[in-house]
Amino acid sequence: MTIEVTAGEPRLDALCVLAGQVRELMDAVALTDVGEEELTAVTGELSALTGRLRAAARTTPQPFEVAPDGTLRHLGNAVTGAANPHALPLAVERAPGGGVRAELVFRPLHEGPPGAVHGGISAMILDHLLGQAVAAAGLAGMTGTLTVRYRAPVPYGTPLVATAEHTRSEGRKSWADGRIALPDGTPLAEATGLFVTPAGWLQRGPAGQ
Ligand SMILES: CCCCCCCCCCCCCCCC(=O)SCCNC(=O)CCNC(=O)[C@H](O)C(C)(C)COP(=O)(O)OP(=O)(O)OC[C@H]1O[C@@H](n2cnc3c(N)ncnc32)[C@H](O)[C@@H]1OP(=O)(O)O
Repeated sequence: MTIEVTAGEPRLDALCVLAGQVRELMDAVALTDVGEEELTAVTGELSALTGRLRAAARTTPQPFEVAPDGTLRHLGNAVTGAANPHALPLAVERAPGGGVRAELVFRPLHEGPPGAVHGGISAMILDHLLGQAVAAAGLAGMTGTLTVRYRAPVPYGTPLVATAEHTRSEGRKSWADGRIALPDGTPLAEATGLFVTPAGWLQRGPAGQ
């Protein structure tokens, strides 16, 4: 597996590859049927590996920062961060007609009700996408409210499309709508959210820059 982050940052590349491997490990744990002895042996090996990583540790994840190429990135983000094993990671891009979009495939690891994705996981994805739609309109903010309508169970193991767009703003408050849908556009979960730009961000930006 290769995940290229930014040319010239080999340690960050290696960290993202490690995070990808841990994602595979998490999937394997969620689905494994090996016997008790093997489970215990693997647990011992993982405990040793965890100790090696903790030999030099920080107290916060990879930061929201300006990358060497001038773009903003957040490799530690729980939804999009390539260096965060918890993240899908979601690759969000500008949608041709405005707003933002991301293609995604949930995994069995994300199961809530039997055979479908946990509603909180869908809400997390929508929260992020709506927030990024607001940010794409130049109005980055923190989620104030998020309302999700679950129209149909969200499947895992199948390609889906998530989209969102900024709808309006009043002062520091901005609203966005979004949805997770089948590739043909059939909506499975729809959301609307209010994002409030903290006063401090107007002076310093969300990365404190
Ligand atoms: C520069 C560009 C770079 C691009 C950059 C890229 C960024 C990349 C995108 C990442 C996208 C991430 C998307 C995930 C985003 C999270 O997951 S954020 C985590 C979840 N949310 C939180 O933790 C928020 C916690 N709450 C807070 O920090 C604060 O309460 C808030 C929301 C910032 C508001 O605090 P505040 O600024 O002190 O608000 P305040 O002055 O009291 O109120 C301002 C207005 O907002 C209203 N309001 C405040 N809170 C609420 C609320 N919860 N509900 C309704 N109304 C509210 C007030 O009523 C008031 O309205 P008006 O009276 O003006 O009409």
